[in-house]
Amino acid sequence: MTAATLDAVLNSYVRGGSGIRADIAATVHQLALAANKIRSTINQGALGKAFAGTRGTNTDGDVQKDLDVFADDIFLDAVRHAPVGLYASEELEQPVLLDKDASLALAIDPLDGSSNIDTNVSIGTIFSFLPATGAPDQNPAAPFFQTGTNQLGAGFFIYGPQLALVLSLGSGTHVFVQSARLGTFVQAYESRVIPARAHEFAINAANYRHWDEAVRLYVDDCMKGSEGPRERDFNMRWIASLVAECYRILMRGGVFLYPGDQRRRYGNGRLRLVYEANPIAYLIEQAGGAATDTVDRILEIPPQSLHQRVPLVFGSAREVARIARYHTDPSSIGERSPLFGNRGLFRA
Ligand SMILES: O=P(O)(O)OC[C@H]1O[C@](O)(COP(=O)(O)O)[C@@H](O)[C@@H]1O
Ligand SMILES: [Mg+2]
Ligand SMILES: [Mg+2]
Repeated sequence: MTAATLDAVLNSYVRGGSGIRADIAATVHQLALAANKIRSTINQGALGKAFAGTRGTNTDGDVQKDLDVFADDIFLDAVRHAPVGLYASEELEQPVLLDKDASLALAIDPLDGSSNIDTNVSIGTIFSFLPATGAPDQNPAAPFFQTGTNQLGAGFFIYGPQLALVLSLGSGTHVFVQSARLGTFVQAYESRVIPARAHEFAINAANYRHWDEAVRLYVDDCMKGSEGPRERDFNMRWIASLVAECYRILMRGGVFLYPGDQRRRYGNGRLRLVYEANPIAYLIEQAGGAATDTVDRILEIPPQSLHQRVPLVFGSAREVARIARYHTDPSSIGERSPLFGNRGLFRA
């Protein structure tokens, strides 16, 4: 049996009366073409142009790499050929109005994991579809202030050993891989299910001293492994590439944390709500996982500004719930062995 191509799957959704909109299917098609162009540039590495050179800073104060700007140009050009009314990007201060009558808004992180460009580690592109509500010509930012629950779909491309597309249009989280033989994306996993129990956690442990007490206690307990209150060993991972961490968690479970911390400007962590946390949370929930700002569900947080940051925890549902309890009521999670002090924690 041959696996289905991306276009065949999208067409079957639209024709099959699944409620998937034709404008979204057409846009995913254009995004996939653009991702292939980005992939070609990345493949050339330092031999090509538009690679790891730096520009200035973006709206959030991050260093902007040539590839960030190049990717933004490619995706903006791609959606000019798609039925998208509004385009909001990490790299642009304000959304671009493309068509005031189109009913689709796209939020995008054109190049995620930019700090890894010159290290040959997987990077990606994250995107979110929202209804273009209101009067886009008068207030183009308004549609992007909807909560993540209103997303019509979300996904990311990962430029890794494989070029893959992780996509959800509201009924599961699907994975497509670019086939060199067929020259198109082909479905690799019809639907991912994240195991509820985690054996791996991902966090930038260099920030340990800046975290709040709850995050430190959680990580301490994981680090104690089978000799601590969790009574089992954990692996630690940190790729510093959100798409790569998310892909791993979709494949084998685990949990990711980028909490707020005490560093200047890091009170809400590093990741952006509209075009990073919301689409990732959508994909994770559609795969049976959970995503919070350490306590509250990401998808229910009303955005106050386009580029706002949010603490982000996501992955295996039981582990995400446990992390929330470390924040809200550590004593509610059971008695801790006297060996580990007086705060009580059951085995999860
Ligand atoms: O370098 P840090 O602080 O560990 O942060 C890594 C995080 O920053 C990011 O690179 C932010 O995304 P951008 O590269 O799009 O700004 C994430 O991919 C990653 O999870
Ligand atoms: Mg990013
Ligand atoms: Mg980026």
